[in-house]
Amino acid sequence: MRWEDWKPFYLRIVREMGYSIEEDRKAAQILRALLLEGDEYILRDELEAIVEKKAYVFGAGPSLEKALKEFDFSDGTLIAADGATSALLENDLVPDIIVTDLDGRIPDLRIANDRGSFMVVHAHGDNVDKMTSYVPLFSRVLGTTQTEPLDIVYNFGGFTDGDRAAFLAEELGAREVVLVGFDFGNVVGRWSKPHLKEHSPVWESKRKKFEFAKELLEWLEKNGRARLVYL
Ligand SMILES: Nc1ncnc2c1ncn2[C@@H]1O[C@H](COP(=O)(O)OP(=O)(O)OP(=O)(O)O)[C@@H](O)[C@H]1O
Ligand SMILES: Nc1nc2c(c(=O)[nH]1)N=C(CO)CN2
Ligand SMILES: [Mg+2]
Repeated sequence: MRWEDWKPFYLRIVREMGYSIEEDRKAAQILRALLLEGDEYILRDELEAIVEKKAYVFGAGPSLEKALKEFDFSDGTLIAADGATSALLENDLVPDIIVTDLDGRIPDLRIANDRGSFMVVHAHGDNVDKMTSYVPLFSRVLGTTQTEPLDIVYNFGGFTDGDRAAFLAEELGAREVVLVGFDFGNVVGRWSKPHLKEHSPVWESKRKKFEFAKELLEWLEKNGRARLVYL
């Protein structure tokens, strides 16, 4: 997704969600500095090399558990949206890539990263403390932002971890993107937040996030080069 296409979505998102563009911009600069300090950052090419023609993107909806037990995912690249990582690990799958704003279960993100997952860490105005604590603990990290891209901090489009993962897959060459556990709706999957013990009724800010995520995925379906399939 080009910046000109993303910008109008982003301006609507900050207005509706009450975010600060300045705080989001500062967060991108902080992530850039953390990446340069740590020397574990990767560039787009390195991730592009592991994205196959088919990519599975795992969201944290309640249907994820059954899908993980029922289907075989060995013919494509596995991309987990944040909390979905925990469900994959429970089912003995290691994501090739994890797309996260660091509010999933950090110990699970670290286990997956130690087992080989590439990390795509998103900077925004509300996760600066988490970035500062956890980015130095990861290896193989690509940085993303929702404001203007910087040299080593990318913006491929998308808002929530799930739809951002689909935009990343498309941008890096996948031509079939299979969305697993993307239920949206009124129930948030239990993997979505570390404090959730059960699938839970959707709360207001999450409902708004789901609405934007759905709209962005519709945009990608119409304008992207990949076929989107909901499993
Ligand atoms: N019913 C659902 N419950 C949870 N996630 C869902 C659901 N349907 C689709 N998803 C997708 O799965 C992704 C899982 O990511 P996760 O909830 O861990 O983080 P997130 O996007 O950072 O959300 P938040 O900012 O609210 O933590 C979501 O971003 C969303 O795109
Ligand atoms: N400022 C800000 N930006 C975000 C946030 C958030 O909570 N605050 N959450 C996101 C993932 O859903 C993506 N972007
Ligand atoms: Mg998250």
